[in-house]
Amino acid sequence: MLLTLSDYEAEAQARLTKPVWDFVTGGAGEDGTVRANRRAFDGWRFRPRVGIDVSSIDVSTKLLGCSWQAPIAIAPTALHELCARDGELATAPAAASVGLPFTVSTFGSRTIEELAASCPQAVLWQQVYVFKDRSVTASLVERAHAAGAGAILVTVDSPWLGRRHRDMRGEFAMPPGVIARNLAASTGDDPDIVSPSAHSRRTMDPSLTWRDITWLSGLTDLPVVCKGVQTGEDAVAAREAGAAAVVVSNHGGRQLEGARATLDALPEVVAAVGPDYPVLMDGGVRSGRDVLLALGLGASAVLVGRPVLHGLAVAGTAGVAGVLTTLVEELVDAMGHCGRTTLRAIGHDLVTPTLGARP
Ligand SMILES: Cc1cc2nc3c(=O)[nH]c(=O)nc-3n(C[C@H](O)[C@H](O)[C@H](O)COP(=O)(O)O)c2cc1C
Ligand SMILES: CCCCC(=O)C(=O)O
Repeated sequence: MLLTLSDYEAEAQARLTKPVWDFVTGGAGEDGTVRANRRAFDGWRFRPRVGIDVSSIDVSTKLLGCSWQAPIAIAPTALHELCARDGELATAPAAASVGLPFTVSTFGSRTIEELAASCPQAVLWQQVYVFKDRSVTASLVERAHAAGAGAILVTVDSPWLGRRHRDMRGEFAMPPGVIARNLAASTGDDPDIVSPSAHSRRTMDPSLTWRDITWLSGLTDLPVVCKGVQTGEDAVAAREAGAAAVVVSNHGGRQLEGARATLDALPEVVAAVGPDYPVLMDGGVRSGRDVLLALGLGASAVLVGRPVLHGLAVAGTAGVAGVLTTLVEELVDAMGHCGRTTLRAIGHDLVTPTLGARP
Protein backbone atom coordinates (compact mmCIF):
# COMPACT_ATOMS: atom_id res chain seq x y z
CA MET A 1 0.00 0.00 0.00
CA LEU A 2 1.33 3.44 -0.95
CA LEU A 3 0.42 5.25 2.26
CA THR A 4 3.53 7.29 2.97
CA LEU A 5 6.39 8.80 0.98
CA SER A 6 8.61 5.99 2.32
CA ASP A 7 6.31 3.50 0.59
CA TYR A 8 6.84 5.32 -2.71
CA GLU A 9 10.58 5.38 -2.09
CA ALA A 10 10.78 1.61 -1.50
CA GLU A 11 8.67 0.89 -4.56
CA ALA A 12 10.81 3.25 -6.69
CA GLN A 13 13.99 1.50 -5.59
CA ALA A 14 12.55 -1.80 -6.79
CA ARG A 15 11.84 -0.29 -10.22
CA LEU A 16 14.98 1.74 -10.98
CA THR A 17 18.36 0.37 -12.04
CA LYS A 18 21.04 0.57 -9.35
CA PRO A 19 23.07 3.33 -11.06
CA VAL A 20 19.97 5.52 -11.50
CA TRP A 21 18.83 4.78 -7.94
CA ASP A 22 22.27 5.75 -6.62
CA PHE A 23 22.33 8.93 -8.71
CA VAL A 24 18.90 10.00 -7.42
CA THR A 25 19.38 8.96 -3.80
CA GLY A 26 23.01 9.82 -3.25
CA GLY A 27 24.66 12.92 -1.93
CA ALA A 28 28.15 14.31 -1.67
CA GLY A 29 30.76 12.14 0.04
CA GLU A 30 29.22 9.36 2.11
CA ASP A 31 25.74 10.96 2.21
CA GLY A 32 26.31 12.54 5.65
CA THR A 33 24.40 15.71 4.82
CA VAL A 34 21.61 13.73 3.16
CA ARG A 35 21.14 11.91 6.49
CA ALA A 36 21.49 15.15 8.48
CA ASN A 37 18.68 16.77 6.50
CA ARG A 38 16.34 13.95 7.54
CA ARG A 39 17.50 13.65 11.14
CA ALA A 40 17.00 17.35 11.82
CA PHE A 41 13.24 16.85 11.68
CA ASP A 42 13.55 14.47 14.62
CA GLY A 43 14.96 17.31 16.69
CA TRP A 44 11.59 19.07 16.88
CA ARG A 45 8.15 18.27 18.27
CA PHE A 46 4.81 20.08 18.17
CA ARG A 47 3.09 22.08 20.93
CA PRO A 48 -0.50 21.40 19.88
CA ARG A 49 -3.28 23.72 21.04
CA VAL A 50 -6.81 22.49 21.66
CA GLY A 51 -10.12 24.23 22.19
CA ILE A 52 -9.92 25.76 18.73
CA ASP A 53 -12.53 25.17 16.00
CA VAL A 54 -10.65 23.22 13.33
CA SER A 55 -13.66 22.14 11.30
CA SER A 56 -12.34 24.10 8.33
CA ILE A 57 -8.64 24.22 7.45
CA ASP A 58 -7.15 26.32 4.67
CA VAL A 59 -3.58 25.53 3.60
CA SER A 60 -3.59 27.73 0.48
CA THR A 61 -1.18 30.62 0.13
CA LYS A 62 -0.11 33.40 -2.22
CA LEU A 63 3.58 33.67 -2.76
CA LEU A 64 5.82 35.02 -5.52
CA GLY A 65 2.87 36.25 -7.52
CA CYS A 66 0.90 33.03 -7.69
CA SER A 67 -1.68 31.08 -5.74
CA TRP A 68 -0.68 27.75 -4.26
CA GLN A 69 -3.10 25.14 -2.93
CA ALA A 70 -0.53 24.34 -0.22
CA PRO A 71 2.91 25.74 0.70
CA ILE A 72 4.72 23.03 -1.25
CA ALA A 73 6.50 23.21 -4.62
CA ILE A 74 8.40 20.73 -6.75
CA ALA A 75 12.16 21.30 -6.51
CA PRO A 76 14.16 21.31 -9.73
CA THR A 77 15.63 17.88 -10.43
CA ALA A 78 17.46 16.94 -13.60
CA LEU A 79 16.21 14.54 -16.25
CA HIS A 80 12.86 13.13 -15.18
CA GLU A 81 13.20 10.69 -18.09
CA LEU A 82 15.59 8.73 -15.87
CA CYS A 83 12.51 7.75 -13.85
CA ALA A 84 9.62 7.66 -16.34
CA ARG A 85 9.36 7.50 -20.11
CA ASP A 86 7.57 10.83 -20.56
CA GLY A 87 9.75 12.56 -17.99
CA GLU A 88 8.59 16.06 -17.07
CA LEU A 89 5.59 15.70 -19.40
CA ALA A 90 4.25 13.32 -16.75
CA THR A 91 5.22 15.53 -13.81
CA ALA A 92 3.58 18.77 -14.94
CA PRO A 93 -0.05 17.53 -14.95
CA ALA A 94 0.39 16.14 -11.43
CA ALA A 95 1.64 19.52 -10.18
CA ALA A 96 -1.25 21.25 -11.96
CA SER A 97 -3.88 18.87 -10.60
CA VAL A 98 -2.76 19.42 -7.01
CA GLY A 99 -2.25 23.16 -7.62
CA LEU A 100 1.45 23.43 -6.77
CA PRO A 101 4.34 25.08 -8.68
CA PHE A 102 6.71 22.86 -10.65
CA THR A 103 10.31 24.02 -11.03
CA VAL A 104 11.79 22.80 -14.30
CA SER A 105 15.51 22.05 -14.13
CA THR A 106 18.05 23.50 -16.55
CA PHE A 107 18.77 19.82 -17.17
CA GLY A 108 15.12 18.99 -17.81
CA SER A 109 14.70 16.19 -20.31
CA ARG A 110 11.84 18.22 -21.79
CA THR A 111 11.88 21.90 -22.71
CA ILE A 112 9.89 24.50 -20.82
CA GLU A 113 8.10 25.30 -24.10
CA GLU A 114 6.93 21.68 -24.47
CA LEU A 115 5.72 21.65 -20.88
CA ALA A 116 3.88 24.95 -21.15
CA ALA A 117 2.19 23.78 -24.36
CA SER A 118 1.26 20.33 -23.07
CA CYS A 119 0.01 21.51 -19.70
CA PRO A 120 -1.06 25.18 -19.81
CA GLN A 121 -2.67 24.95 -16.34
CA ALA A 122 0.66 24.20 -14.64
CA VAL A 123 2.54 26.93 -12.78
CA LEU A 124 6.05 26.45 -14.15
CA TRP A 125 9.19 27.95 -12.69
CA GLN A 126 12.56 27.73 -14.42
CA GLN A 127 15.74 26.85 -12.55
CA VAL A 128 18.97 28.25 -14.03
CA TYR A 129 22.66 27.93 -13.38
CA VAL A 130 25.08 30.76 -13.98
CA PHE A 131 27.14 29.19 -16.74
CA LYS A 132 30.55 30.38 -17.89
CA ASP A 133 28.73 31.20 -21.11
CA ARG A 134 26.31 33.82 -19.74
CA SER A 135 24.36 33.80 -23.01
CA VAL A 136 23.11 30.28 -22.17
CA THR A 137 21.81 31.47 -18.78
CA ALA A 138 20.23 34.54 -20.37
CA SER A 139 18.60 32.36 -23.02
CA LEU A 140 17.05 30.10 -20.36
CA VAL A 141 15.62 33.17 -18.61
CA GLU A 142 14.28 34.61 -21.86
CA ARG A 143 12.70 31.35 -22.98
CA ALA A 144 11.12 30.83 -19.55
CA HIS A 145 9.58 34.29 -19.73
CA ALA A 146 8.26 33.68 -23.24
CA ALA A 147 6.81 30.32 -22.16
CA GLY A 148 4.88 32.01 -19.34
CA ALA A 149 6.97 30.84 -16.38
CA GLY A 150 6.14 32.37 -13.00
CA ALA A 151 9.61 32.67 -11.48
CA ILE A 152 13.31 32.06 -12.05
CA LEU A 153 15.21 30.03 -9.45
CA VAL A 154 18.95 30.60 -9.69
CA THR A 155 21.05 27.93 -8.04
CA VAL A 156 23.97 29.49 -6.18
CA ASP A 157 25.51 26.44 -4.49
CA SER A 158 27.16 24.88 -7.50
CA PRO A 159 30.60 26.09 -8.58
CA TRP A 160 30.64 22.49 -9.89
CA LEU A 161 28.74 19.35 -8.86
CA GLY A 162 29.77 17.81 -5.54
CA ARG A 163 31.99 14.75 -5.07
CA ARG A 164 29.33 12.06 -5.01
CA HIS A 165 30.96 8.86 -3.90
CA ARG A 166 28.13 6.60 -4.99
CA ASP A 167 28.37 7.92 -8.55
CA MET A 168 32.18 7.85 -8.49
CA ARG A 169 32.34 4.25 -7.25
CA GLY A 170 29.66 3.11 -9.69
CA GLU A 171 31.21 5.20 -12.49
CA PHE A 172 27.78 6.66 -13.17
CA ALA A 173 27.13 7.43 -16.83
CA MET A 174 23.93 8.87 -18.22
CA PRO A 175 21.90 6.11 -19.89
CA PRO A 176 21.91 6.50 -23.68
CA GLY A 177 18.94 8.44 -25.03
CA VAL A 178 18.45 10.56 -21.91
CA ILE A 179 18.96 14.08 -23.22
CA ALA A 180 18.95 17.43 -21.42
CA ARG A 181 16.61 18.92 -24.02
CA ASN A 182 15.87 22.05 -22.02
CA LEU A 183 19.54 23.01 -21.97
CA ALA A 184 19.99 21.87 -25.58
CA ALA A 185 17.35 24.39 -26.65
CA SER A 186 19.60 27.14 -25.27
CA THR A 187 22.99 25.83 -26.38
CA GLY A 188 21.90 24.79 -29.85
CA ASP A 189 23.32 21.28 -29.59
CA ASP A 190 22.99 18.16 -27.45
CA PRO A 191 25.07 18.93 -24.32
CA ASP A 192 27.37 16.06 -23.43
CA ILE A 193 26.15 15.14 -19.95
CA VAL A 194 27.25 11.50 -20.03
CA SER A 195 29.30 12.45 -16.97
CA PRO A 196 27.32 15.16 -15.12
CA SER A 197 30.36 15.89 -12.98
CA ALA A 198 32.65 16.49 -15.98
CA HIS A 199 29.97 18.57 -17.68
CA SER A 200 29.65 20.76 -14.60
CA ARG A 201 33.41 21.38 -14.55
CA ARG A 202 33.29 22.51 -18.14
CA THR A 203 30.21 24.72 -17.97
CA MET A 204 29.26 25.96 -14.48
CA ASP A 205 30.95 29.19 -13.45
CA PRO A 206 32.90 28.99 -10.20
CA SER A 207 33.53 32.74 -10.41
CA LEU A 208 29.84 33.41 -9.60
CA THR A 209 29.34 36.32 -7.18
CA TRP A 210 26.39 38.42 -6.04
CA ARG A 211 27.10 40.78 -8.94
CA ASP A 212 25.89 37.99 -11.23
CA ILE A 213 22.63 37.76 -9.31
CA THR A 214 22.17 41.49 -9.74
CA TRP A 215 22.83 41.00 -13.47
CA LEU A 216 20.32 38.14 -13.63
CA SER A 217 17.65 40.11 -11.74
CA GLY A 218 18.07 42.90 -14.30
CA LEU A 219 17.27 40.50 -17.16
CA THR A 220 13.68 39.84 -16.16
CA ASP A 221 10.58 41.15 -14.46
CA LEU A 222 9.90 37.70 -13.06
CA PRO A 223 10.73 37.13 -9.40
CA VAL A 224 14.27 35.78 -9.08
CA VAL A 225 14.73 33.32 -6.22
CA CYS A 226 18.19 32.37 -4.91
CA LYS A 227 18.38 28.64 -4.24
CA GLY A 228 21.18 27.26 -2.12
CA VAL A 229 21.57 29.85 0.64
CA GLN A 230 22.59 28.38 4.03
CA THR A 231 23.41 31.37 6.25
CA GLY A 232 21.81 34.60 7.41
CA GLU A 233 24.63 36.62 5.83
CA ASP A 234 24.03 35.15 2.40
CA ALA A 235 20.26 35.59 2.61
CA VAL A 236 20.80 39.31 3.25
CA ALA A 237 23.28 39.47 0.34
CA ALA A 238 20.77 37.71 -1.94
CA ARG A 239 18.08 40.20 -1.03
CA GLU A 240 20.44 43.11 -1.68
CA ALA A 241 21.31 41.61 -5.07
CA GLY A 242 17.64 41.75 -6.05
CA ALA A 243 16.36 38.29 -5.16
CA ALA A 244 12.64 38.22 -4.32
CA ALA A 245 13.11 35.20 -2.04
CA VAL A 246 15.67 32.60 -1.01
CA VAL A 247 15.55 28.84 -0.76
CA VAL A 248 17.50 27.50 2.21
CA SER A 249 18.98 24.46 0.52
CA ASN A 250 22.09 22.32 0.49
CA HIS A 251 21.00 20.79 -2.81
CA GLY A 252 19.62 17.74 -1.03
CA GLY A 253 23.05 17.05 0.49
CA ARG A 254 24.57 16.63 -2.99
CA GLN A 255 27.14 19.45 -2.92
CA LEU A 256 29.07 19.92 0.34
CA GLU A 257 29.44 16.85 2.53
CA GLY A 258 29.38 18.19 6.09
CA ALA A 259 26.99 21.06 5.44
CA ARG A 260 24.48 21.31 8.27
CA ALA A 261 20.88 20.24 7.85
CA THR A 262 18.73 22.84 6.14
CA LEU A 263 16.16 22.73 8.95
CA ASP A 264 18.98 23.72 11.33
CA ALA A 265 20.01 26.62 9.08
CA LEU A 266 16.46 27.89 8.58
CA PRO A 267 15.91 29.85 11.85
CA GLU A 268 19.14 31.79 11.35
CA VAL A 269 18.11 32.79 7.84
CA VAL A 270 14.61 33.82 8.90
CA ALA A 271 16.05 35.90 11.75
CA ALA A 272 18.45 37.67 9.37
CA VAL A 273 15.88 38.75 6.77
CA GLY A 274 12.85 39.20 9.01
CA PRO A 275 9.33 37.82 8.75
CA ASP A 276 8.25 39.75 5.64
CA TYR A 277 10.80 38.29 3.23
CA PRO A 278 9.88 34.88 1.78
CA VAL A 279 12.21 32.11 2.91
CA LEU A 280 11.63 28.70 1.35
CA MET A 281 13.51 25.56 2.29
CA ASP A 282 14.21 22.10 0.91
CA GLY A 283 16.03 18.96 1.98
CA GLY A 284 14.58 15.88 3.63
CA VAL A 285 10.91 16.89 3.64
CA ARG A 286 9.13 13.53 3.58
CA SER A 287 5.75 14.14 5.24
CA GLY A 288 3.15 16.80 5.87
CA ARG A 289 4.38 16.88 9.47
CA ASP A 290 7.84 17.83 8.16
CA VAL A 291 6.21 20.63 6.15
CA LEU A 292 4.49 21.90 9.29
CA LEU A 293 7.72 21.82 11.34
CA ALA A 294 9.48 23.85 8.64
CA LEU A 295 6.64 26.38 8.64
CA GLY A 296 6.86 26.56 12.44
CA LEU A 297 10.55 27.36 12.11
CA GLY A 298 9.77 30.24 9.78
CA ALA A 299 9.63 28.81 6.25
CA SER A 300 7.05 30.36 3.90
CA ALA A 301 6.95 27.14 1.88
CA VAL A 302 8.99 24.01 1.18
CA LEU A 303 10.24 22.27 -1.95
CA VAL A 304 10.44 18.51 -2.43
CA GLY A 305 12.95 16.84 -4.74
CA ARG A 306 13.51 13.09 -4.58
CA PRO A 307 9.95 12.12 -3.52
CA VAL A 308 8.66 13.46 -6.85
CA LEU A 309 11.12 11.24 -8.72
CA HIS A 310 9.97 8.30 -6.61
CA GLY A 311 6.35 9.02 -7.53
CA LEU A 312 7.31 9.24 -11.21
CA ALA A 313 9.14 5.91 -11.11
CA VAL A 314 6.21 4.21 -9.39
CA ALA A 315 3.32 5.44 -11.52
CA GLY A 316 4.13 8.48 -13.67
CA THR A 317 1.61 11.30 -13.32
CA ALA A 318 -0.54 9.32 -10.88
CA GLY A 319 2.50 8.57 -8.74
CA VAL A 320 3.57 12.21 -8.51
CA ALA A 321 -0.01 13.26 -7.78
CA GLY A 322 -0.10 10.57 -5.07
CA VAL A 323 3.07 11.91 -3.45
CA LEU A 324 1.89 15.52 -3.53
CA THR A 325 -1.62 14.68 -2.32
CA THR A 326 -0.19 12.66 0.55
CA LEU A 327 1.91 15.64 1.66
CA VAL A 328 -1.10 17.98 1.53
CA GLU A 329 -3.40 15.57 3.37
CA GLU A 330 -0.82 14.95 6.07
CA LEU A 331 -0.28 18.70 6.44
CA VAL A 332 -4.02 19.33 6.87
CA ASP A 333 -4.26 16.47 9.37
CA ALA A 334 -1.33 17.74 11.43
CA MET A 335 -2.63 21.33 11.39
CA GLY A 336 -6.01 20.22 12.68
CA HIS A 337 -4.41 18.28 15.49
CA CYS A 338 -2.24 21.30 16.30
CA GLY A 339 -5.20 23.69 16.45
CA ARG A 340 -4.09 25.72 13.42
CA THR A 341 -6.58 26.46 10.63
CA THR A 342 -4.53 28.79 8.42
CA LEU A 343 -0.86 29.17 7.54
CA ARG A 344 -0.91 32.60 9.18
CA ALA A 345 -1.66 30.95 12.52
CA ILE A 346 1.60 28.99 12.40
CA GLY A 347 4.43 30.51 14.41
CA HIS A 348 7.48 29.50 16.38
CA ASP A 349 5.25 28.71 19.37
CA LEU A 350 4.07 25.64 17.44
CA VAL A 351 7.42 23.84 17.81
CA THR A 352 9.72 22.85 20.63
CA PRO A 353 13.03 20.97 20.64
CA THR A 354 12.72 17.24 21.25
CA LEU A 355 13.77 16.58 24.84
CA GLY A 356 17.16 14.95 24.88
CA ALA A 357 17.76 15.41 21.16
CA ARG A 358 19.61 18.72 21.45
CA PRO A 359 22.31 19.99 23.77
C1 LIG B 1 18.43 13.62 -8.93
C2 LIG B 1 18.50 15.05 -8.49
C3 LIG B 1 18.76 16.04 -9.44
C4 LIG B 1 18.82 17.38 -9.06
N1 LIG B 1 19.01 18.32 -10.03
C5 LIG B 1 19.02 19.63 -9.67
C6 LIG B 1 19.15 20.64 -10.67
O1 LIG B 1 19.23 20.35 -11.86
N2 LIG B 1 19.19 21.94 -10.26
C7 LIG B 1 19.08 22.27 -8.93
O2 LIG B 1 19.13 23.47 -8.60
N3 LIG B 1 18.93 21.34 -7.98
C8 LIG B 1 18.89 20.04 -8.31
N4 LIG B 1 18.71 19.09 -7.33
C9 LIG B 1 18.48 19.51 -5.93
C10 LIG B 1 16.98 19.72 -5.65
O3 LIG B 1 16.49 20.86 -6.30
C11 LIG B 1 16.69 19.91 -4.16
O4 LIG B 1 17.50 20.93 -3.64
C12 LIG B 1 16.87 18.65 -3.32
O5 LIG B 1 16.54 17.50 -4.04
C13 LIG B 1 15.98 18.76 -2.08
O6 LIG B 1 16.15 17.69 -1.24
P1 LIG B 1 15.18 16.39 -1.18
O7 LIG B 1 15.52 15.59 -2.41
O8 LIG B 1 15.59 15.74 0.08
O9 LIG B 1 13.75 16.88 -1.18
C14 LIG B 1 18.65 17.73 -7.70
C15 LIG B 1 18.40 16.75 -6.74
C16 LIG B 1 18.31 15.41 -7.13
C17 LIG B 1 18.01 14.38 -6.08
C1 LIG C 1 23.02 16.33 -15.37
C2 LIG C 1 22.91 17.34 -14.26
C3 LIG C 1 22.76 16.72 -12.92
C4 LIG C 1 22.33 17.72 -11.88
C5 LIG C 1 22.41 17.15 -10.51
O1 LIG C 1 22.62 16.00 -10.28
C6 LIG C 1 22.24 18.03 -9.39
O2 LIG C 1 22.10 19.24 -9.62
O3 LIG C 1 22.26 17.56 -8.24
